[in-house]
Amino acid sequence: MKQQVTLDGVSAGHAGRVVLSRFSARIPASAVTAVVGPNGSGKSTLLGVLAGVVPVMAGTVAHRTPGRPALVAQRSAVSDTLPVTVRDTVAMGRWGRLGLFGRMSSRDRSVVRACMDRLGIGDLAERRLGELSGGQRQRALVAQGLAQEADLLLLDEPTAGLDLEAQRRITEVLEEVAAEGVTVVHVTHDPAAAGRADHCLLLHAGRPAGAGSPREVLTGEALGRVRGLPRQAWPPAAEERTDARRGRG
Ligand SMILES: Nc1ncnc2c1ncn2[C@@H]1O[C@H](COP(=O)(O)OP(=O)(O)OP(=O)(O)O)[C@@H](O)[C@H]1O
Repeated sequence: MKQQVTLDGVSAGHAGRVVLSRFSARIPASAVTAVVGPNGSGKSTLLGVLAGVVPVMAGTVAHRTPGRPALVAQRSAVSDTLPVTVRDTVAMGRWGRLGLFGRMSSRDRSVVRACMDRLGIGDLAERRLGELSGGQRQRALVAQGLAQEADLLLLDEPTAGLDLEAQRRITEVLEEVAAEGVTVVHVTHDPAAAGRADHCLLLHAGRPAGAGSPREVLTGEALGRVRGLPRQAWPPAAEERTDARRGRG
């Protein structure tokens, strides 16, 4: 399997404090990778390193393709009080391609429309972001990430706090775009979402504690070593979903 990103001996953190220490990992191309681990284990920091927004203090991060990754952060960089609509928010995903004085082309507009439709928020296009529910806003942010048409799509807990229908839609969209060739990496605390991924990366205290298929990684033994993850809840859910997915394919 091709690797989209290869991290070798990476140390990285915030304000001079090391969070990831001598961290090596592979992110498979055109696949969904779930990053799991307890609070504070460095999952968001890893996404920041992959996105290029958290500086690397040592080691190397090699990307297979050039171009800026798309990062869907936990909270919007767009203030809820700004009078921007859902369409504006998703259109911001095109800004990196337009340049400073670029105007939206008809293709840009159709990408924005398609991304809203994909997340089921086409009918909310003219609504202000601040008027939406948390789940609707989250869909808009995922749509903004998709609108960037990046080779690497990074999402920090994209389904946290959403109802089951919204979780299902986002999870399916991530699987679809991976099938279309995009490399997807998402941080999750949801056993079902982790179990559906193609690849799983388990973090513990800024180090990789497991990497491979969810079935290989989310074992009772591995989770027992990683405090903060409930040993009972994870492995059966992961195995069931993995089986279900294999059955589908
Ligand atoms: N912007 C920041 N400035 C300083 N320290 C930070 C910053 N972001 C994260 N940290 C610290 O880095 C460590 C790892 O945080 P990180 O957010 O990467 O963990 P996480 O695994 O994503 O946690 P969670 O599951 O709670 O989201 C924590 O100790 C945190 O306090």
